[in-house]
Amino acid sequence: MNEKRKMYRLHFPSASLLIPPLETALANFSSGPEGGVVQPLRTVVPVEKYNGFLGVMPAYSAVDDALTTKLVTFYENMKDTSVPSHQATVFLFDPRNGTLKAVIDGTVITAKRTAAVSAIATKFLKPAVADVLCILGAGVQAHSHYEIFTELFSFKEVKIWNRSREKAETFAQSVKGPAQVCSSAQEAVTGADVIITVTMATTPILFGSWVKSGAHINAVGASRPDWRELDDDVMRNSVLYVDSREAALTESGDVILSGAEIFAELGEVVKGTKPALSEKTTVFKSLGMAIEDTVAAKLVFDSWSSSN
Ligand SMILES: NC(=O)C1=CN([C@@H]2O[C@H](COP(=O)(O)OP(=O)(O)OC[C@H]3O[C@@H](n4cnc5c(N)ncnc54)[C@H](O)[C@@H]3O)[C@@H](O)[C@H]2O)C=CC1
Ligand SMILES: O=C([O-])C1=[NH+]CCC1
Repeated sequence: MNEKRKMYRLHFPSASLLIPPLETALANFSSGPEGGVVQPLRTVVPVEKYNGFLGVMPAYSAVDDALTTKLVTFYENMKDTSVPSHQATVFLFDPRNGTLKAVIDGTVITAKRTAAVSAIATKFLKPAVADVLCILGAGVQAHSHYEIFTELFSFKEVKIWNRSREKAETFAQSVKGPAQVCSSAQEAVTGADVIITVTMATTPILFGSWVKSGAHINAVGASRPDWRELDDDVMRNSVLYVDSREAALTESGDVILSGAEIFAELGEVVKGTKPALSEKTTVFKSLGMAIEDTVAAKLVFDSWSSSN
């Protein structure tokens, strides 16, 4: 095991540890200035020549007294598959004087905190009976979502589809639990109670006509204003929850291009100021928030410092 993996196994053994601090952070974020979260919209620099993007994601949490910025790059259609499509680093500062305290690998943090936030949305929004989980995509986020979803919920069946079947089969062989590889996205989605879309698709891969009434969808990919994972049908005929209204209306092609109306931020549901309409078909559109990286980096740093 390499040093990085060892360090994460020790100080970040399970993404579910993140659930309580992330719920607090989501609620604080959705409380406006009194929540003590300062998080400007992320800056994204396109690197057109190489189909890449650099995201800059700063945040301060007064409750945690934690100040971070994450730098994340994400690249489409990479030819070199030895390099991950998403790479990130989190810088943790001492908020009292601005001193840099730690530079933390942000790739594992991004994978685990994103999956933990989807798990929070699912806890509130999944139908009362949720036996079948469907994952569209078989990359890094598919793995982190599989891990936490099978730890926290009791699905009887997990169906997986990927654009290349080979990758879906490698995924199914590598996870510690059942995963049924499907030949088409439609086959994977049919009958699913909870659906996770974690692809690099830029046009829809999930269509409303396939979705079981009352299902819950975590839409995690398509973080550019002209990228889609979900079609207009599913966007317009579901109750739409987002992590950040401001980000969704600026960055999410699924939200902007469908014209779907946002019902609530997830933090408002956590706080109890907006209802979780779990009997309806629901979509949680996740774009990823800097404050999620802040609480995850703090958790890793505090664990590491207390053991040194
Ligand atoms: N909401 C959030 O907080 C975050 C969202 N993401 C997004 O989640 C998605 C997955 O990220 P990773 O798992 O790290 O990426 P990855 O590169 O590890 O996996 C992407 C998967 O999508 C598939 N894929 C690629 N192009 C496709 C296409 N055109 N149509 C269908 N499938 C395609 C690949 O075969 C692969 O299985 C990305 O869109 C990423 O930007 C990533 C980090 C945080
Ligand atoms: O939150 C995040 O780190 C990202 N969201 C989309 C790409 C990376």
